[in-house]
Amino acid sequence: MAGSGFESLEQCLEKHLPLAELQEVKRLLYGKETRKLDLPGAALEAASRGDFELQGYAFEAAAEQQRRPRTVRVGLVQNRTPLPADTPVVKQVTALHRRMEAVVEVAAMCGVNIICFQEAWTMPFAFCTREKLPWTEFAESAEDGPTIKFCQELARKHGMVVVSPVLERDSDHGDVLWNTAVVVASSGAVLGKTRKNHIPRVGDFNESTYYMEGNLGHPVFQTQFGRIAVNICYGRHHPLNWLMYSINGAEIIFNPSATIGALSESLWPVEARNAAIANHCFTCAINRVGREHFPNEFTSGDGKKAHQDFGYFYGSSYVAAPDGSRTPGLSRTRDGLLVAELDLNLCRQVNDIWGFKMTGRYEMYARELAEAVKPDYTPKIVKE
Ligand SMILES: NC(=O)NCCC(=O)O
Repeated sequence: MAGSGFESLEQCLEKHLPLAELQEVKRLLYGKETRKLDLPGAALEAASRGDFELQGYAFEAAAEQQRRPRTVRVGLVQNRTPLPADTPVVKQVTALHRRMEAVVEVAAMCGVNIICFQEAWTMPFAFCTREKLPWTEFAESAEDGPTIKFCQELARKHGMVVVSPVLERDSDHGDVLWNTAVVVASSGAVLGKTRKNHIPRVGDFNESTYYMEGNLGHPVFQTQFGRIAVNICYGRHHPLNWLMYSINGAEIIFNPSATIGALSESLWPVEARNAAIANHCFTCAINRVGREHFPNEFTSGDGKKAHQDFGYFYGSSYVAAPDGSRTPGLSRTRDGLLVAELDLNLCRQVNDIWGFKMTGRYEMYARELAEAVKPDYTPKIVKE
């Protein structure tokens, strides 16, 4: 069932399993239990009035003698596009700004320090169409475009770091487009930007028609609340992409995404969670929700009949911790805000237990990879 008829795995388990079995199934599926956060009543009411789900969980770390807990609250936002895709561009962007304003207000009530929106959050995910206008009109400057200015206001108002994934137009370099995430510091200053390194060429994800593979490497941003990085959507299928953010010191890696049930839903719970385990860090997987219809039919050279929508974006945003535990996912059908309290001390604590950074043979891989990418390389296969 790849559509909207199924609310969430968690709801299904809770409905059908007796309590004792439920606890055991949750232990096996999610690892060490995350504590439910006691969120303010006013925030829950505002979320209900605004018709979005609000959930909160805390990951705990052991007490240390020499470091205080390094507690940070992150907010993950998943949403539908509120207006049809054929509404004028500025109206769509404005409606999304208003929607996020309301969600961020609730995040602030819940003490969120760092918030991240979904991939290309100011627009419908129109890359499936391969049409240029009007979709390229959603692109804007990552330094002073209307959305960045909007995020700067949010950051200043709430003292919150805002991670804003947008379609970037880079007017300093020939008006080229990029799939970018801008990190706005809690002061309101633009701390920097990072670009999507891996571009899908699968099914209707015809994104290579619009922008190139990112050229900024794997930057990590030192915020007031911890070191963060952003691995945009399809980058989550590439373990080395996660690894490089971790090597540069990321403690939290956000994965703002746009992906559909028929393609990736069974991979979704595995990939970001595995990255958290393998890299001793927290990962935050965010997916959009719902079905988006486009004015003209399109095909993607895969034998499917011409169609006007992508399929179903299944939401299910979640946070995973370095010890392999994870929060339940947000709903598959509703807009939502997931608040997670992280103690960043857990990253080093798990590193000390499992020691993947210590046992990783990076020098050997670097040497072998450097050989493998040479045009005259022959795979090392031992034959009889
Ligand atoms: N937005 C995007 O890169 N989607 C590709 C499909 C996927 O990675 O699941």
